[in-house]
This record gives sequence, structure tokens and C-alpha cells, in this order.
Amino acid sequence: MASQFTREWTGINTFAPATQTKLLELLGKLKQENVNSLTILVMGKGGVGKSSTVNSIIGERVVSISPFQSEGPRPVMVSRSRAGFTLNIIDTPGLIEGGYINDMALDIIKRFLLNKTIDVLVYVDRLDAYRVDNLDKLIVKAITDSFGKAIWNKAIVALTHAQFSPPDGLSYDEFFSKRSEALMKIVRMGARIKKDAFQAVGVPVVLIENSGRCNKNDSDEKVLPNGIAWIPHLVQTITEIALNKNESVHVDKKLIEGPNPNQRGKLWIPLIFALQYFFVMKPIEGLIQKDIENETKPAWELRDALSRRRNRY
Ligand SMILES: Nc1nc2c(ncn2[C@@H]2O[C@H](COP(=O)(O)OP(=O)(O)OP(=O)(O)O)[C@@H](O)[C@H]2O)c(=O)[nH]1
Repeated sequence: MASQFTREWTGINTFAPATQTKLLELLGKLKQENVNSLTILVMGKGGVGKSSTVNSIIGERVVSISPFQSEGPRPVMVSRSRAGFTLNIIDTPGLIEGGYINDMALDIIKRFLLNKTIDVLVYVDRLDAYRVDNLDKLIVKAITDSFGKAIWNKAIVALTHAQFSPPDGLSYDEFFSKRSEALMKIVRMGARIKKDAFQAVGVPVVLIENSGRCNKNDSDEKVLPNGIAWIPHLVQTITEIALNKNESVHVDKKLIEGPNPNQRGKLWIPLIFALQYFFVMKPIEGLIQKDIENETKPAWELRDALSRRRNRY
């Protein structure tokens, strides 16, 4: 997907040596499986840390970040190559505006993605939130309606602000598990996937800390309060999703335009006619016939029939 002029992924060099080694190992694993490029789509509500996450993965400030919702509702694709492998990451604008899905932004994203193939969807939200609401459901529904339910076979839920300290009484792991559980429930509902099927998909939830003040371990890697070096963990999860048995999602015209409303239900028309014929028209015909047979003949008709019979003898 990237051209021959794709820039070198030099941002990797800014990571701690231990992180670099792990990332290069993962790229090697992908190449071993004949995967020479990956396209990652980053989506979520406004201001949750999508652009910051793109910058963290690339290791450069490639897209602008802002504490306020960004103005231009335009997606941006950043491509970098390293050792014969190309990484494409698509940053998208937040989809919610004034409490509703911004249809225009969604449409622009869909058109931007036309003829591209999504290998992994990273659905971003924040760890430090206490409740999920209808907006979360709406955004998941909008993603599902745009790219089909199959997109969730290729999805990761990523929670930013992961250096967050939960309120008194709750451990980090407990808070993470409660937050993930609540979010996964809303994702399942928004995607309209049955519980069993959704559990079988097993969308992974990963933690991210984009802040420059992220703690580091002895190997100088950025770590979370649970001790996990999050960059290699995120890239490893991306690799696993990319290599799972499910197909990547190719965005074609049919997918983004959805079913033609004029075609909707057309297949049912002959069946409805057949049902009407057998279960409405036929029984009515039968009743009419029976009615004619049972009809009591008027007296003059019986009298005329009798005199005709008498004259014959
Ligand atoms: N502490 C902390 N702040 C973060 C993290 N991720 C993002 N931020 C901050 O959150 C704000 C919004 O971040 P962005 O990356 O612009 O969020 P976005 O989702 O791309 O926003 P839109 O493009 O407006 O939809 C910025 O002030 C970031 O510095 C994180 O992991 N930890």
C-alpha cells in the first residue's frame, strides 16, 4: 500500500534497546509469515489519545495532538518502513460531536479508506473513566455498520492514560478488569454480536501510556504500574491479531455504501406473493365455491325446474 518512497522507520531508534530488539523480532515474525506490510486503523471518541498513540508507535511526532478536540475532520495515513517491512497507521478524527455521531466525519473516513485493507483496528478509549454510556455504543455501532461485524475479529481495544491510579480501595488490576469488562460489554452490544460469539472472538484489551512522564524499568523501557513494557506488548498484540486466522477487512465501494435501499427486501417479494396466493386467495376461492354450492335456490327457480321435468314426461 505504501509507495517506494516510504520513509524509513527511524523512530524505532528512539526506543530503549530492549524495546527495539523486541519490535524487530516481531517484524521478523511477520515477515516469516509473508506479511510484509500492515495497515492499522485507529478509531475512537475525540480526545481519547488516538493521535498520541500513533506518535508513540511510530516514535516520532507525526500527527498533531491537542488537549481540545481537533478541528479538521481528516484522517491521516503515516507510513514507515524498516528492514523490508512497511507499517501504515491511519489516524482518524473523533466521531462524536454534540452528543451524536458526526456522519460527515464518518463519511470522510470511509471514503479515505476506500480500496484499502484494514489489517488491525485499534479502538482507543481511556482507562481513567468510570462509566460507559450510549455514545460508546453509538460509536461501536457506527464502526460496525461501516466495516461489518468482521472488523471485530481484527480489533484491539487500547486504553490510554494507563499510568492512572485507581481510587482508594481498588487495585490497578481490579480497576483495569472492571473497566475492560464494562467496555467489552458495550462493544458487544454496539456491534450486535451474541455473547458466545463475542467471547469466541476474544478482542484483546491493551494498556497505553503516551505521556512523556511514563515510568521506565531497569532496561529503560516504558512500563505501566503492572510492570508491563507497553510498546512491545501493544506491537505483539497487533502482530497476533494480524496473524490470526481471520481475513483482513478490504474496504470496497459495496462495503462503505452499504446495501442499496432500493434492493432491500426485494428477494422477499415473490415469496410474499406465493404465500398470499396459497394462504389468502386460494382459501377465499374455496369458500366462495362452497358458498355457491350451498346457496338455497329461489322458489321460482325450483318451480320452473319442476315444470320443465314434468313437460318432458
Ligand atoms: N497522561 C496522558 N495523557 C494523554 C495520553 N494520551 C493522550 N493524552 C493527552 O490527551 C489529549 C488528547 O490527545 P490526542 O492524542 O490529541 O487525542 P485524540 O483522540 O487524537 O483527539 P482528536 O484528534 O481530537 O479526536 C492530549 O492533551 C494528550 O497529551 C496518555 O496516555 N496519558
